[in-house]
Amino acid sequence: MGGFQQDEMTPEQIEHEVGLYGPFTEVVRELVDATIRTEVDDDEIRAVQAELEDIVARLRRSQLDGPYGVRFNATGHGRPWGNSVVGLRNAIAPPLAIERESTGRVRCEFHLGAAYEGPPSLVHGGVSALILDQMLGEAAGAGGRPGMTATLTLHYRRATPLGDLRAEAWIERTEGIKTWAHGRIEDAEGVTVEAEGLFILPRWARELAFPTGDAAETPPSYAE
Ligand SMILES: CCCCCCCC(=O)SCCNC(=O)CCNC(=O)[C@H](O)C(C)(C)COP(=O)(O)OP(=O)(O)OC[C@H]1O[C@@H](n2cnc3c(N)ncnc32)[C@H](O)[C@@H]1OP(=O)(O)O
Repeated sequence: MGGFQQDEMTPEQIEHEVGLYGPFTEVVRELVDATIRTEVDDDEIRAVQAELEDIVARLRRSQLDGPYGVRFNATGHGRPWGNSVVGLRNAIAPPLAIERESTGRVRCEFHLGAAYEGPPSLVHGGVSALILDQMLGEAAGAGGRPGMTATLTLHYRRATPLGDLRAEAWIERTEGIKTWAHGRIEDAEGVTVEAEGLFILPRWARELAFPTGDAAETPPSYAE
């Protein structure tokens, strides 16, 4: 459970799980959206609830003790499948399919539906922060300087509509264990939210990455 965990998954096994859990989780995302928007009658709601309780009980018969964590195999291929923004197995995640460049520039196109609403028909500000936290963190990781979010500042320029959106992030500068990243969310009309954040390689990871204490080296990335 939890944490970073190496396993022996082969590329074929990973492909199998992607094919199995990807569509499975997508149906649960559909369920969340359908739950918010359904207008079926009371009896139908009660009947569906009973079926869902049975389904939850079936899934609970065999479970992890805790969260999924981040798993990786011998090739270093990371599987953050429980992640709340990109997680393949997390129905709460939109999920974002992020394109990464080794320069640290990352981008993605995504869709936010009814489950992410704050003000009517608009994206919740905390959801925008969630997405930009991940995007800036991905930029730091893609550039070879992964870290935990130490600060995150959001500038909400104008309201973000639910629907089709894009996001990008990049590294502004690095200094030893610290990476400053910037990013933004855009709709068809342009920028809605901008963010800047500081990402710091935590002490426990520094001790693994720099046994000699020399933070001028490039630490290994745990990003996918
Ligand atoms: C690819 C995956 C993408 C993932 C994206 C998602 C990112 C996340 O959501 S991470 C979760 C949210 N963030 C957290 O929970 C972080 C919680 N905080 C921590 O873990 C630690 O406080 C952490 C890692 C930020 C710093 O801890 P630690 O490394 O022990 O700090 P410490 O050794 O005291 O300080 C190191 C340096 O950082 C500075 N620093 C530490 N914390 C901060 C801070 N919050 N703000 C500014 N500077 C800070 C210190 O001043 C020090 O600077 P200097 O070396 O110049 O004197």
